[in-house]
Amino acid sequence: MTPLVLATALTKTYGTHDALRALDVTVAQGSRFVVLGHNGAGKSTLLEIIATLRTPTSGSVRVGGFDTVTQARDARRLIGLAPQSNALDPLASPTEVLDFQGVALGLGRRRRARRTRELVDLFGLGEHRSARVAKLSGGTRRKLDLAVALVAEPAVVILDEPTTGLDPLARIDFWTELTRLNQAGTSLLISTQDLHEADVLATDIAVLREGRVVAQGPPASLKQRVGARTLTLDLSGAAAAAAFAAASEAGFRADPDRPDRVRLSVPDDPRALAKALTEAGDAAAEITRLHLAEPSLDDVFVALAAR
Ligand SMILES: Nc1ncnc2c1ncn2[C@@H]1O[C@H](COP(=O)(O)OP(=O)(O)OP(=O)(O)O)[C@@H](O)[C@H]1O
Repeated sequence: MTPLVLATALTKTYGTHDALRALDVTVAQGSRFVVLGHNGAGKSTLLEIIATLRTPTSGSVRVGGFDTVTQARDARRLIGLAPQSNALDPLASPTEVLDFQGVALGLGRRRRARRTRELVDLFGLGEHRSARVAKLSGGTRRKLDLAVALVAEPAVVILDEPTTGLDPLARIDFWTELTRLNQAGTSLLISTQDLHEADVLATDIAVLREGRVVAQGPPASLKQRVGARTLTLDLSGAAAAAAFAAASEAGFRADPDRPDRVRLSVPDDPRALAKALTEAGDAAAEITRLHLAEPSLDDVFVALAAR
């Protein structure tokens, strides 16, 4: 199957600053692809080039097989772009905003009316349909931004840090909407600085640093690359923890911040885990809590930063 997005040796230079450095990215059809990186990593530049809003300095991007420079109109037809919230007319209502977008896209009156109805239903905007944009909550506005991006029924929606500024409940609600939309067939390309957001949302992640992709894959496989899980034991007191650590063959070490706690980084190997648990079993009477944590995307970030 043609990849939805194929970026090859993509470079973007602003003056003397290399924002993207020979970057390769493949986004599969149907995915929720998250570009993760800190401020200035190049996320917006990458998304804007894919969206045909900027031209690469060298290298190329294809969307649905169309080159974003030489076949920009064809590529653009596959893409839905969410506007910045403050770009919407504050005095218009959601139905007017969606209808205006249909006009801007050259859709006929009947199709505009149908699409507006469908999108109001899809995002539960019914009770706000006649309210002014200025009066909507942040979360409802983001849903309206997303609805605007969907008016022309694009194959992929591109969202640059869409949940910045939302409160935690509105973010969770927005993630649910995005996942639902994706399950109904729309691919998503999203940028974020937030590891948790990437973990919750993504089917695939590209970690960007200084204009390069430093890791790419499904969240589970990125975590697997880090390998180690952490086994933590709380013991009945500091003396018990010190004795346990001193006698440990598996390699448990005392936690410098908690004298009654020992920790072990367990490699992704069943024998190593069995050995650690056997030691814990021998001291079971002294253990008040046992906790095994899978690696998190935070661990992936730390591991990548150390390279
Ligand atoms: N128009 C421009 N002119 C000059 N430099 C730019 C321009 N746009 C971006 N840059 C620089 O390119 C680098 C990448 O910027 P970009 O906005 O793509 O990063 P980002 O990962 O989206 O960051 P943020 O999370 O802060 O939005 C940054 O160092 C930025 O200062």
